[in-house]
Amino acid sequence: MLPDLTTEEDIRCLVDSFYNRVDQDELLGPVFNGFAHVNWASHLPAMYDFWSSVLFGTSRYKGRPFPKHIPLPIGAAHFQRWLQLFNQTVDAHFSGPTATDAKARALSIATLFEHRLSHRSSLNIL
Ligand code: HEM
Repeated sequence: MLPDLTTEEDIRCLVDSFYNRVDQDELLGPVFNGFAHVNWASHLPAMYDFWSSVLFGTSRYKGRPFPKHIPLPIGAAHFQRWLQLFNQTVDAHFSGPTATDAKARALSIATLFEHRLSHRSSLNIL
């Protein structure tokens, strides 16, 4: 029986384990490391704040995540992989209402991002 996500330490565990998978993934790794040259030392703490705000309502995250994704070379396959890795990470460590909530929130945000990004090319002619 796995524990639910309840503490900030749990959030750090989730985020660290997830981006460890992303970093090594052959589809997503090159986007983060090659295209975006992500500074993991600052990206990971931003993601602790983001997930703490989403799941625990701490309001620590003050940014606007969507614009950072506009220049990225990503589409449906990337979002599918992102969600697969996220769900696998949650299920490997946690189980319970907040773990279920984390997967539901990830799905709805990913769906929204993917939908908004799909309009990038049609806006180019305007
Ligand atoms: C294929 C899917 C995705 C890719 C490749 C991707 C990639 C990235 C990259 C490269 C950054 C910029 C890091 C930086 O330079 O600071 C970023 C930031 C971020 N992403 Fe994603 N992302 C994806 C999906 C998502 C989803 C589904 C969520 C939310 C559930 C999300 C939440 C964020 C947040 C909160 C930031 C931080 C923005 C900030 O620094 O304020 N991303 N992402």
